[in-house]
Amino acid sequence: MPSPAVLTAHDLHFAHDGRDVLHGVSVALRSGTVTAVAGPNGAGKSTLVELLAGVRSPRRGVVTCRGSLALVVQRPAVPDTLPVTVHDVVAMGTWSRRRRLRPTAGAVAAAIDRVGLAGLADRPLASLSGGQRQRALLAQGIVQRADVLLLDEPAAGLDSRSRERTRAVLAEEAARGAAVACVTHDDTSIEQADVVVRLEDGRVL
Ligand SMILES: Nc1ncnc2c1ncn2[C@@H]1O[C@H](COP(=O)(O)OP(=O)(O)OP(=O)(O)O)[C@@H](O)[C@H]1O
Repeated sequence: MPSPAVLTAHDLHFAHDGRDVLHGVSVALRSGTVTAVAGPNGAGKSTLVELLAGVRSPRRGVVTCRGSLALVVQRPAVPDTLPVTVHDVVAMGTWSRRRRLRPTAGAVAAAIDRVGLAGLADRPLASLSGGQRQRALLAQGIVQRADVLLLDEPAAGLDSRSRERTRAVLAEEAARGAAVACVTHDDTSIEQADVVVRLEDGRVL
């Protein structure tokens, strides 16, 4: 028996600047599974994840989420001039549909350790490499232990060891019961996913 869907999206339509980019997309994300959202550039993957997260609203269709949700974006929403450390960013948590408790210092340290950034916790985010920042954002997403974890290309620009670590972290998140969905161009992530949603021209294949 498949686990029940924690997040369902039904018949989503969305237009950027009056141009339709999603045409009737439906998906269901289940607890304990990793879903890879794959497809060519411009297929609508990031837009779909933003609709699932509630960052954007569909022109038509509905998203239902029966739990807490964390979204891991590709770029930090904080400007480089803001003097925030890796620890601050992770402690801040990420976009969330629901109010949540501030993570404990121990949980923040554990999340930073899991993404392989132990030792860099007190470094300003702006001083990190692109790949290290990506991993800081992953730590920001996992620290919340949300029921649904959405990620937009968390392995973009990472070296092979870091990509492998990211895949392992997402598998661990699913193993603790999260419904994980991840936009990816990484063949191994697609092969290892429990479910693959393939988008092309705004439609699920
Ligand atoms: N802010 C925006 N304003 C206008 N059009 C946009 C905007 N963001 C995306 N689009 C358009 O919407 C379509 C889907 O874009 P989206 O970023 O969702 O694709 P994607 O599958 O995530 O692509 P990639 O693999 O390159 O990240 C594309 O045609 C893109 O040009």
